[in-house]
Amino acid sequence: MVSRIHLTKDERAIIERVSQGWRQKLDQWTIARLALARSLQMTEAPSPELYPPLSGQRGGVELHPMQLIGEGRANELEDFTDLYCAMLSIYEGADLFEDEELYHAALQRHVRRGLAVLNEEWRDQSDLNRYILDEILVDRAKEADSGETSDGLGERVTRALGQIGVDAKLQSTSVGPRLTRFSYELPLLDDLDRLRRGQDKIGFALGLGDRKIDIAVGTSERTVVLDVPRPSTTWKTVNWPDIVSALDSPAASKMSLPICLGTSVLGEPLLIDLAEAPHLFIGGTTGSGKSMCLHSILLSLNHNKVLAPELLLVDPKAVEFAGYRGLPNLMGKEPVVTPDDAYRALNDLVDEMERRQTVFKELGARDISEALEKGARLKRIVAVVDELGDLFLNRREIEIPLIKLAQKSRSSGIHLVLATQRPEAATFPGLLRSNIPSRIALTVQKNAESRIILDEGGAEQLLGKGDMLVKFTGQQVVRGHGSRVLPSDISEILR
Ligand SMILES: Nc1ncnc2c1ncn2[C@@H]1O[C@H](COP(=O)(O)OP(=O)(O)OP(=O)(O)O)[C@@H](O)[C@H]1O
Repeated sequence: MVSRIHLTKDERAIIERVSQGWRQKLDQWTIARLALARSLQMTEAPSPELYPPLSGQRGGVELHPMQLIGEGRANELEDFTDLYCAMLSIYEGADLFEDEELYHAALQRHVRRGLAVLNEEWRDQSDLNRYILDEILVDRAKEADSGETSDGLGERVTRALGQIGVDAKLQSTSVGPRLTRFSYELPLLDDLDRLRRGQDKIGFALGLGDRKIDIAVGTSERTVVLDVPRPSTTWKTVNWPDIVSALDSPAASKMSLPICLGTSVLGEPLLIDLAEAPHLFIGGTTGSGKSMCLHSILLSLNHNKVLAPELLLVDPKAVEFAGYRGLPNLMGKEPVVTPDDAYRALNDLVDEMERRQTVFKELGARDISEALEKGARLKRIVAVVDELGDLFLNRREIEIPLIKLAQKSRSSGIHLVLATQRPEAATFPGLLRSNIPSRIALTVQKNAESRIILDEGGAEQLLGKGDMLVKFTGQQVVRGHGSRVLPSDISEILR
């Protein structure tokens, strides 16, 4: 007898959420098949620990493999069992043709993992065709070999430069995850003006559409650096496991709260010290990769279990931080989800800040670093607030504890990370702005929104999906690519 694919109540809810988001009505089989395709597209098998065998689930779903992959259909052409069994055998490194039960368990694991990923990736505003194109049909082989995709691009850039009258000599090419950097020597000083004036024409010659080339003056004589965005099919995704080791590097060991946001445009880890920031404001339109950015911050803060700060998580959507329930350093053991609770929790942090100032005075310490050296048993605290705009709409007074914390909590080791998809003057009012000098802008819709976040434009031209501009206190804005965090990366830190 063919066993069923069992899904939990939560997974049923994912199917329902996702099926409602698509314009055309899709049945649960189609969504489960998309989930299966998404999981099979990943390079590693889903772990049996994360997706243990399930039998009938209360409130869950039972899928029959016949409807999922045509298993057992009378018409052979509609039965894909052998194909799936072969693929799963390769994934699992076992001959699943020998054991139907193991085969169905593997099928179940893939559908379940695929649903978890789909849940993360699916936005209610997403377009089905776009989603399938970008996430399911994307050519990973091409993506992995981004070096090859730059072949010919240098020649085309040089030709375009010639067409605007700049006879530049290509000196070097570096391929980053999404952009290729070309360094040129300009024989004539006037070429620099010609190049700047012709910036849009070069983009036009290369067929970049609304993606923009960045031009910067290089560090050696008469050199300029051109960052040319490549088509998304050639991007190399920055996955969290690829960059996590940066948190064990000598540079990170000198930081009190090291955070790896992703990579620079050339693929080097992008590290910042939140303790130096000392607070962060993150803005970006929906789907720009803001949540992924927050997850990279939270995973970074929890990377070293001994040094991990205490965390206050405010999550008005009540889904984004659910995966952190049960973290030992999570204040209140649960993310805070209502505006009233958020207001209370932030006021408690203000009290804690004041209590710490008294402790420092007694110890003769100026700040938390000195107090720790003098033996105080204190931990740094990081409050991460998602959807700040929603909180302000529901409970405007929340601004008061936030401003107090932003103004005074640096020395007491309490740091704020505030995120919003509505970067507006009302969401980032003057007193918060002046006390939160470190900012991250993901893609925004308008130049004015970029200015609210960074005090300068540019974020409206980012490429989406974690492409970011980072302005770290007192430094120049740098561009980076955020890392992609999967639910399994989050569950890993709870182990
Ligand atoms: N760094 C990244 N690398 C690759 N893909 C990414 C990255 N960041 C985001 N994405 C893609 O974009 C989708 C949306 O990302 P995310 O959920 O972080 O957006 P968001 O800005 O938080 O949106 P919302 O405000 O609607 O929650 C992800 O599901 C993923 O497919």
